[in-house]
Amino acid sequence: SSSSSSSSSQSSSEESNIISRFQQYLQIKTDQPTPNYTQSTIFLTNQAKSLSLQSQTIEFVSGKPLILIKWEGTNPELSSIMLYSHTDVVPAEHDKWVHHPFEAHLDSDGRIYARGSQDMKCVGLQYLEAVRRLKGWGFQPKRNVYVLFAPDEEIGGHDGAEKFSLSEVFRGLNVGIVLDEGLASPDEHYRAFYAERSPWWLVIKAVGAPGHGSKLYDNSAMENLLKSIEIIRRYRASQFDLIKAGLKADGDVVSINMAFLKAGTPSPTTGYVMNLQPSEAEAGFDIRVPPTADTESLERRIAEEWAPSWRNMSFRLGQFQQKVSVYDASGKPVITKTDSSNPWWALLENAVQEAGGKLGKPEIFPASTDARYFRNLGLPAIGFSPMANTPILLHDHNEYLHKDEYLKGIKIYESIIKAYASFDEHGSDGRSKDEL
Ligand SMILES: CSCC[C@H](NC=O)C(=O)O
Ligand SMILES: [Zn+2]
Ligand SMILES: [Zn+2]
Repeated sequence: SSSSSSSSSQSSSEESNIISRFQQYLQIKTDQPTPNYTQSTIFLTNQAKSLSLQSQTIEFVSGKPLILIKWEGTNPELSSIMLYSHTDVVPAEHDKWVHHPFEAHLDSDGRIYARGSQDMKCVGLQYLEAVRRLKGWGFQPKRNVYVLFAPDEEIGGHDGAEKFSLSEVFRGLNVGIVLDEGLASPDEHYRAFYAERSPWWLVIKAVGAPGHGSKLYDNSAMENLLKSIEIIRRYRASQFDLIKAGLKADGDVVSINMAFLKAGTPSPTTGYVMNLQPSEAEAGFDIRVPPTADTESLERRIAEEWAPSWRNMSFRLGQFQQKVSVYDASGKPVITKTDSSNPWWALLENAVQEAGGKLGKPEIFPASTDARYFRNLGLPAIGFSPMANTPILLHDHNEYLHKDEYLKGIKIYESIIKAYASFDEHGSDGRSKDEL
């Protein structure tokens, strides 16, 4: 591995305690659709106790707990820091993994295999480990620091981050900046995200005259649907080519991938009737739209090229059937500034650098995170998961994180939390806003 060994300031027994706490968290089966939140809540509450920090369990929907841990600042009138992570993970197909996804096996190379090792139990515990070390050194935050663990991100976050972001409790925290998840980076640069794409779910449906399986004729439902699929695939290729040519990043193009195909006349004996051309055919697509995209022209493209009524097609389009999107009330994309108007961005960049990390150019997150609920309130939110030199394996088989990357990430968070919690725009930390 290209990871360096951890510094001598950390004893090897301390290191193995840190890794074993990470493994314990990974071993809790919080996979959707039936996450064991009882166990994760007990675990996290105990972590808070071991840090001598107050924790609070909040349920907007019974059985869907958020755990809010508070590290009190010396100047609590300043806005607070919110260190966010979600406790649930996506399901895993156990038999397709080299190690069981909830065993958190540490292999001889130092890789920790587990569902959630990248997305995003790593980040949640790295926050706590960073707090543990800062506390151990006697560091005192000026700002209140909140570490929040929320349920159900993987299914939309409606009963977790969304309700929390709209709650009185949240308002009372006077949050100034939210950190949420990012992505692993195969090279040495960490990645940071200032916005995210909007999920659109598109279902297109074709109808056409049914007929004998042997007959060649125009306008069957299958033919109509396939024409659309060909056109959609050409568009997909044109977007993908921009990435392949290095002209655009993942989050800057419109992605479109087929999620399902549905057609045919079922038969109890052969599965489907083979000599009948069906009268209906449907396909579903996951589309992700960058905040800067011209959404009207995309909608026109769908209506005129992908599902034109003259080809006997219709479509249904839902922005992931959710109220909160990546647009504000006036339709403008909600993004976090990366210029000098947002001191938190520069603070993060400097802090990563000071801890010996390299940060790539700010990016648009290609999928969705709960950060959108906080951005929607006008708050800055940065997507960041300190995993460099690591293949992107979230939602994949054999998701893993190397233990040295995990340990390095803790140091990165120590640096960030220290900088964030000390930041006082009125300059009492010695820095003026201009310097940032
Ligand atoms: C929009 S709710 C679903 C959120 C999910 N987030 C991570 O994978 C995603 O599909 O992007
Ligand atoms: Zn995630
Ligand atoms: Zn995920």
